[in-house]
Amino acid sequence: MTTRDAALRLRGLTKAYAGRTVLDGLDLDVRSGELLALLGPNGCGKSTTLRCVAGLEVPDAGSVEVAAEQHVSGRPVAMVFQRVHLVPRRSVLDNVCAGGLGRLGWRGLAPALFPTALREEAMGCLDRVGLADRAHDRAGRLSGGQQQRVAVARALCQRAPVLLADEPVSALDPRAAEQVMSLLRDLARSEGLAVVAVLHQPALAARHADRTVGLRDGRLLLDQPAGTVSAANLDLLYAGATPLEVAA
Ligand SMILES: Nc1ncnc2c1ncn2[C@@H]1O[C@H](COP(=O)(O)OP(=O)(O)OP(=O)(O)O)[C@@H](O)[C@H]1O
Repeated sequence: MTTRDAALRLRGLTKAYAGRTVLDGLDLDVRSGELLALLGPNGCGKSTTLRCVAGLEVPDAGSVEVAAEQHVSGRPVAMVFQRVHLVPRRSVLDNVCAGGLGRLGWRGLAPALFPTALREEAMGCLDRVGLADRAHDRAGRLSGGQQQRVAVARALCQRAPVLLADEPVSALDPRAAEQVMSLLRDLARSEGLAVVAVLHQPALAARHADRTVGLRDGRLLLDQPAGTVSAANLDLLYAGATPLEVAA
């Protein structure tokens, strides 16, 4: 990939907390249509990376570039989390509509006033995640896996070209986890999204991602096509005996 293809481009991303370096000059390109799995041991800087990309943290140095800066406010990046943060008493459709409000610049609009066009778009997003038939149920009535798919639909409604998923399947049972990962891969391809998913399950990364990137101590130690990462390399990533060769 040339850097010109990248939908998301990180250069020299550096972040420290209280003098302790968490990200140490991270360079990373993610292209449209690609699902990248970000792996690494606890505390290696995965969430900090996503938070810097989303603008939730300010890096000490380095840059984050996102192609297609078409958003009204903020960086054109959508994010889903392990905890889905839906409003359980509101309908599934209202929760998805909420994803469009920032883009439209209508923060604070009462759900009853969601414009028809936004409702129609939200229905389309729900259809993409296979939950159009649950649009009028309360969000809190859905299973954990279904709620995560609603959170993905809400992210789609933001129309961001980059989707960040921080441990999106850690709270899900194995079948729901497979469904959500399969959904993320399909959306990357069909919608041309650049998707970065933080995972603690290398096997899920191997099955669903296009590329696996391993972080250790805030540095890139592994960058390979998913499915080609050997057990020995994973052992080294998590045990950290020797720096791995960056293969991509
Ligand atoms: N706001 C903060 N203030 C101080 N330290 C922080 C802050 N956010 C993260 N850290 C520290 O930075 C390091 C990296 O945290 P981060 O959450 O990025 O790791 P991670 O790779 O996502 O870990 P995990 O797999 O456990 O979720 C950790 O040592 C963490 O305690």
